[in-house]
Amino acid sequence: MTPGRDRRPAKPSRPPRRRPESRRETPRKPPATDPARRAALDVLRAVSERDAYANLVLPELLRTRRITGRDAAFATELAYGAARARGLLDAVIGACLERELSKVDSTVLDALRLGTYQLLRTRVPEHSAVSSTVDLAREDAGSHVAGFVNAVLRKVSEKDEEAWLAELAPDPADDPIGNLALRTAHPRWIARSFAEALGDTGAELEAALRADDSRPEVHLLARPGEISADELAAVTGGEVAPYSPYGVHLPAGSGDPADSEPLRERLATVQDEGSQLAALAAANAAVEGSDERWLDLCAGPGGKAVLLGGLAATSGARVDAVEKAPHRARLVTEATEGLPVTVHVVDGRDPGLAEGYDRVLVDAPCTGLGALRRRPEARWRRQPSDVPELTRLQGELLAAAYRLVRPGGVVTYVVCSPHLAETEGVIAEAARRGGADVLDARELFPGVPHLGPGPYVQLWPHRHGTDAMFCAVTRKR
Ligand SMILES: C[S@@+](CC[C@H](N)C(=O)[O-])C[C@H]1O[C@@H](n2cnc3c(N)ncnc32)[C@H](O)[C@@H]1O
Repeated sequence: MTPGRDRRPAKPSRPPRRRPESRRETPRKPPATDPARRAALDVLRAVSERDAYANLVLPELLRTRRITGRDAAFATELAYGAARARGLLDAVIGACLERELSKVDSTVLDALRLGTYQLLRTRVPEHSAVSSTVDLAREDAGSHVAGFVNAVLRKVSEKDEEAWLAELAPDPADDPIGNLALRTAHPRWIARSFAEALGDTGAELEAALRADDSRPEVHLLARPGEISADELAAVTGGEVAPYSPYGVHLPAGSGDPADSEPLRERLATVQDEGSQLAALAAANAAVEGSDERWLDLCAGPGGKAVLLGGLAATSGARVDAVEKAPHRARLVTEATEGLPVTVHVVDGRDPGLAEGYDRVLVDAPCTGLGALRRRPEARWRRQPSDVPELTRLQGELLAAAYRLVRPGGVVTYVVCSPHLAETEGVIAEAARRGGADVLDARELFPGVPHLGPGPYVQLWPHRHGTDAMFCAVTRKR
């Protein structure tokens, strides 16, 4: 028996199908009323219908509809919150249906998610959450869905989030990962991958999963040779970062950093402190002999290339920046203008560059599980089946790096993911094949606490306030 069914009256039995004539072919004109909920639902629709990124769609939509202030904050809370919590919302909605969730029209389902999110995770009064959602669903899918949406949300509202979790989550004694996965609204495979990387299925795993729902602070990079972190902090009202000598943390609610003068004047860029630390490790690892030819093998959009280029400029080195995607390569060119960086739009697995590099950074394409804070819907879009393809590509890029580096030179491998298959699994094998020794990367993260037993470094949002970057440093024999 599905948990909880016994205590509720009959379920809404017939998830309605959308009538073809109700489909809108022209862009929807936003109604005058309740712009925040309308915007939030439109973001959820864009994510479901065209694989859009919520954090790109919402700001554009707020701007074009001139939604500001409290309405903008409410729309953001609803759109990002419902996108993040989708798995939990679907479990609760599913428990209120007699049919499979997959049989519910996707427009109606997104409206139900929005309504359920308000009921479980906001202080919106029940009647307002239900009636506003019914109105939106009617507007998008036709008036025939109103009764169904109303009935499902009434059932959802019979319990609060804790009560639903008590009913739906697996017993933590039998399945601690499954329990935490549902509680923190993460797919189980992601929760498991965090547990494996942390070696914990209890309090620390919970802290790591919960950190994915926190809004990340904005970190700035003071471009080397342009401005110091102290000066940048003074100008922006931020704080000097705890670990990166080039980092500044902006206070919450500082507005769009792109509007600030240091960014407009190209003295600084936005860059997570973890990315800064990884790039600094790549630049500072000790090489034997000359130190003039540097290679950034996966450079787009150019965040680390800016830091490497700035450091290379002060030490007389030059950087070759490789990027396969032309539009991302253009971003690298723009970002590194004036620095000793040459951009090559080629495949890093066979870039056609002369061998003999002193340093190579492989900041490889990855699942991005280390940056889930930044992309609300990402955890539900990524699939475990993405991992083998990515690990193959990561291995091939590393094989190229070991062909291109000279004996005594260093290869630094970075991914924004804690998934062991993409981190230790890839680098251990690639370094062995490439004839390289693994160095203790922790020495290249001075002052950073909680780095574990080494030799690799895994940063975490809940420990370090950074993205969950992984960094391995190796030297070719
Ligand atoms: C994690 S991102 C790099 C981020 C970058 N280092 C930065 O700090 O801004 C990985 C990049 O590798 C690029 N890429 C993917 N496959 C590649 C390949 N075969 N050769 C070169 N670049 C590739 C992607 O387009 C993407 O821009």
